[in-house]
Amino acid sequence: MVTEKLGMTYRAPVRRSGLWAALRSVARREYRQVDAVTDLSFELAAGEVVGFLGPNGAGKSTTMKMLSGILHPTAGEVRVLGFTPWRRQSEYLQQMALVRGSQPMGGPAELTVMDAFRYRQVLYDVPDADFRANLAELGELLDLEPLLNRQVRALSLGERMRTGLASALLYRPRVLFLDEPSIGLDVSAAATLRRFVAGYAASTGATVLLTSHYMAEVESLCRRVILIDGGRLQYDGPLATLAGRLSPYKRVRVTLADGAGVAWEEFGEVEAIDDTSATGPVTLRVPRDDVPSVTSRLLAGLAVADLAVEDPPLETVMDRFYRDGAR
Ligand SMILES: Nc1ncnc2c1ncn2[C@@H]1O[C@H](COP(=O)(O)OP(=O)(O)OP(=O)(O)O)[C@@H](O)[C@H]1O
Repeated sequence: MVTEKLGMTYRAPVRRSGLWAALRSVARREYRQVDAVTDLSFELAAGEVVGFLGPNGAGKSTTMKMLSGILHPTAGEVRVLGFTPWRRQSEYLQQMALVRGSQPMGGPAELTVMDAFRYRQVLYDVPDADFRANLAELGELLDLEPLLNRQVRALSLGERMRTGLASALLYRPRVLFLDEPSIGLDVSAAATLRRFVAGYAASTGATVLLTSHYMAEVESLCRRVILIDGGRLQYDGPLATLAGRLSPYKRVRVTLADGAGVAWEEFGEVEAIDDTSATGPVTLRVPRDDVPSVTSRLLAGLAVADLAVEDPPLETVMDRFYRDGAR
């Protein structure tokens, strides 16, 4: 999967409030341009499971739609499995799936789950033997048996997500776009989904691009992440080094052999302190560039029993990044 300088500019009608303005806008339409995605280039190898991160409005869904062929890019190139997605060739559509947590199960809601699966089978031209084998496997993994004869409209959100995933995977796509798959799911349903996605990718060698606001989900599934903000690429690399790249601070955790009344503020901002023990541990927030000098002052001036330098937790770093942007 390759994108090269991919871009999407929406042309959105401007609607002003008030009756007169509304009438005037019918006669003379005004538009504004929204640059949702700009110059986005990345490559995914077959079999990779990659997290696609960014704050609200960063352009994640727009990119997913371009990759899955729902939207025609306004700039750049995109190729998935050798296909140009927006041409929507059936050979491509039969090998990829887009699963959106907000719209987990497509198709007519009056159908039973089994009929909806059958409908999908016909749509995607899945041979009967494959359909049965895939359904048996998915059914076991996602506990579908009790749901098969229920009407789609009568399913709970978690049930709709499970059946939606199954329906998207019945034809064993080689590329899977998961857009916020666990939104609204309870903790145990979200864990099932995670286990399932990891298992599916491992057993089929499928390529997975996953957007999620749940860092635990990304951490459990993805070794690599792509981060965008304002439609532009901010980071593409190992998840393990993301926190280090984004945060200008490190955490220095100190435990003393003995000591009391240390003026910790002289070393850094105190993030956590154990009030019950004079020897700590104490966690300091120290600007990245100051870490060498601060640690040598700590070691020279205090009876240090243990000292650890680490990046702040990803959750905290992402929260700050999403609030403050790429500054
Ligand atoms: N159909 C549209 N017409 C005009 N602007 C749009 C349209 N769809 C999205 N946008 C705008 O494009 C930008 C990117 O939106 P997109 O939905 O891709 O972001 P996102 O990263 O998926 O956000 P979220 O995490 O909130 O789902 C936003 O500014 C959004 O308002």
